[in-house]
This record gives sequence, structure tokens and C-alpha cells, in this order.
Amino acid sequence: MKRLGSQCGEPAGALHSRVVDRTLAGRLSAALARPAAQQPDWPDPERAGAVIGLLHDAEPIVTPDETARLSGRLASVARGEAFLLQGGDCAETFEGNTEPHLRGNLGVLLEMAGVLADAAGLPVVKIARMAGQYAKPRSSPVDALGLPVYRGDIVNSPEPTAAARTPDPQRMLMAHANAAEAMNLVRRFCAGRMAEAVLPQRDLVRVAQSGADRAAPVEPRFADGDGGSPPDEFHVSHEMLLLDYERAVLWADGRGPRARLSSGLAHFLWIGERTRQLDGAHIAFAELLSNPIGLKLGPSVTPEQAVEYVRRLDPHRTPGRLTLVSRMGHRRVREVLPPIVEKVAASGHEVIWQCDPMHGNTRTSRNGYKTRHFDQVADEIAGFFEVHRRLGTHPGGLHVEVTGEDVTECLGGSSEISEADLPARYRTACDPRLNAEQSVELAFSVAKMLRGQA
Ligand SMILES: O=C[C@H](O)[C@H](O)COP(=O)(O)O
Ligand SMILES: C=C(OP(=O)(O)O)C(=O)O
Repeated sequence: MKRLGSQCGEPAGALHSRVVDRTLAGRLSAALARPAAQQPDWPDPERAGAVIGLLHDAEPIVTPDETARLSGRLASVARGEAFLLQGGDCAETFEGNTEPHLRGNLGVLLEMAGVLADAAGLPVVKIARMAGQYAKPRSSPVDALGLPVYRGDIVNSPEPTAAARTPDPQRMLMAHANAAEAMNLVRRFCAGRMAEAVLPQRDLVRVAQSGADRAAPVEPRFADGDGGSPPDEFHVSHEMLLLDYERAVLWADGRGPRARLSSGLAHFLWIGERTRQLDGAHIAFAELLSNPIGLKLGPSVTPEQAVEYVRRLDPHRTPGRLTLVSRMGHRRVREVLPPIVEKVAASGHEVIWQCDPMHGNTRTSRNGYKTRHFDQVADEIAGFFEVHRRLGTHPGGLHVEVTGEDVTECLGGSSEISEADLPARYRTACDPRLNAEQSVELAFSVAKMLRGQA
């Protein structure tokens, strides 16, 4: 497999002059020339071009073989033979890129996966929002103070000053370095050298009080030809948002029916609700990738649009190539999701149906915090399960914003976090996350749904 790239300092416009496959390079240029929503206005385009040139020589974070392994796992999910759990910070930060934080997040996902696997009797494919989740799409270009909005550490700084909010392309290099460090830690974690230090910390019995019958779940695993999957297998993902970053580290991938590109920056990439324009650069770029792709679908999407996305993003009808992530809100999921599922199922494409119960349930508390209520999060998942059970499709996965830390960002749960509690440990750089206890409690609620008891 060959890397696509350019030489150090080469300006963005000359990106493809030395690529191996000229057809692929031409298709990439055409995709990136389309309108792209939610991109920063770099104040000095020449400096941005120089940074982009440097990034083209940067080391890959992931390898195509790892990505291919994930694609195989996701095919199982699409066929109903496994469940997908994806989660982590809303926005990773450079400051938060520490061993305890990353280990905590992986640890809580591992606990959730154990609970889910036990209930489903299926292996759980684990994907972390990690090692690159540094870019954020925003509702408005300015904040309440009239400053340019914070767009994630890869673009600017959250500090409320004009200087800090000015997009700085150098941050893309910092993001790459931070992602590489985080991936290193993920690899060590997966090798089993760190997981045991995380697991016993939580009182599983207490959070399970609402129903699980076992506190130490036994997780079914994939049986690989090489004698079994690694003790803790995680892949990494982020939103494919900032295209100056995403286009930098690409492999030419000759596997499959048509030559494509494999991202060296993450195993799994998703397209967000705000950047899924059918004529836009994000969809066109994703069409060129061989990585498994996620697509967020909010309540405004029509069944016809959903089928068009599926045709564009899964042209070769590859089971699990596309994950449709519904984020409809707990009030609308039961009404909006069924016609979409029906129409896509009738198209014959084997997609993964994943529920993001976070992004349709965000609200502002009376004391001014962006928050979500545990009960509404759980209710959207219940609605998602009801719809799929009724239609006979596989409710294949969850996509959640969680952290292993004891934050107070989401309301409710068995510790009954109230609006008055929010200021105590509200630490997210963007949207509110379930804390460790709420996350495991949610897994136990979903376990009941998986067992058909809720
Ligand atoms: O995480 C998701 C988005 O970036 C977020 O929900 C948008 O938030 P905003 O409405 O505060 O811009
Ligand atoms: C921004 C996100 O979600 P959505 O695109 O669904 O709003 C996200 O998952 O970080």
C-alpha cells in the first residue's frame, strides 16, 4: 500500500502533484473542491498551506490492516451477529490528553461493553471517540460574547479572547502529535497491560440496582483464526470535519472493487449532522474512502434522502460499510425513524443502525449549562429498540458521549444530579458527557432492552 502525499512545506494547491494513482488524486481534488460547511477561515492562507504541507509528511496514526479488521467486525454487526459500542469525549482537548483521562474513558467503555455483551449474548465491537476527536461543528459562528466560536482544539482555543479564538493552523500539527500519543496509549491498553488497573474501581452492584442479574459480566468475543481476539480490542474514531486535516494522511488502498483511499488518521470516521449536504465536500470525500463510515441523521432527514446517502456511501453493498447514526431526540424517534428504516431496509443495503441518544436531547439548564437528562437519553434508546424490534431490523449499536471521570454535566441517574449540582464538576470542552456511573447505569438499562425486559 502506498501513501499519498507531498513534500514538506508544499502548498495545499499542489497537493497531488506526486501521487501514485492520478485518477484517485483527481477524484480527491474534485471532492475537496466542493463546498465544505463548518471549516475555519485561516487568517493567513499561506501559513495554513505550509502547515498542510508538513502534515502530508506526518506519520499515520492507524494502519489499513487495522481498519480492514474493523470493517470485518462491523460486517458482523450489520448481520446482527454483534453489537457496536462507540463513545468517549464530546471534544478531546490537548490538555486532557493524559494517561489517566484516556485510560478512564477506555475503562468505562470496557465496563459498558461487558454489560452489553453479557445481555446480548453477542460480541461487542468497541470504538473510542479518541485520538483525533478535536474538531467541533457549531450552531453559530459566534458565541454569546460576539467572539468567534470555539471549534475544537485543532482550530482555536476556548479562552474567551479574540486572539485565542483566531483559527491557528499550527494546531493541526499539535492535534496530530496528540492523536499519535493517544493512539499509543490505546495500543498499550489493548495489549492488556492497563485494563486491569481500571476495572475494579466502580461499584457495579450499586449502578446495576435497576436490574442486571450479574455484576461481573462475561463478555462473548470474536473467535479469530489466530486463536482469539486480543483481550481488549478498541478502534478509534472521530468526526471527519476539518478537511485540511483529514486529507493529509491517506493511503492508496487497492483492496476492493475500486481503488480507494484509506485514512491514516482513524479507523472509523463519521460525518456530522451539520456537514451531510449531499452536494458537499464531506460526502464526496467519504465516498473515496475505504474506511467504515458513520453518518449522523437528525429528525429533518427524509427516507428518500436516507436512501440516497446509502447509495452514495455504500455503492458496493458491503455489509457494515455504512453506519447510520440516528439522533432524533427522545420525543421524535418513534415517529421519524420507522419510515427511514423501512425504506433503507427495502433498498437491500446492509447498514448498521446505531443510536446516538445524546445530540437530539441537549438543552440549557435554568442556571445556564448545556446539559442532557439521563432519562431522556435512556428513552431515546428505548424508542430506537422499539422501532427496530417492530420492523425486525437489528438495533446494532450505541454512540454516546461519556467519560470515566466523575463529572457533573448530565442530569439524573441514580445519583440524581440536579441543575444545582452542574457547576461542581462541569468540565467538558463542548457538550455534556455522562459520567462513569451514569454511563454504566445506562449500559444496564440497555441490557434490559437487549434482553427484551424493557
Ligand atoms: O457536539 C456537537 C456540536 O458541536 C454541538 O452540539 C454544537 O453545539 P452548539 O450548539 O453549542 O454550537
Ligand atoms: C457533533 C456531533 O454530533 P451531531 O453531528 O450529531 O450533532 C458529535 O457527535 O460530536
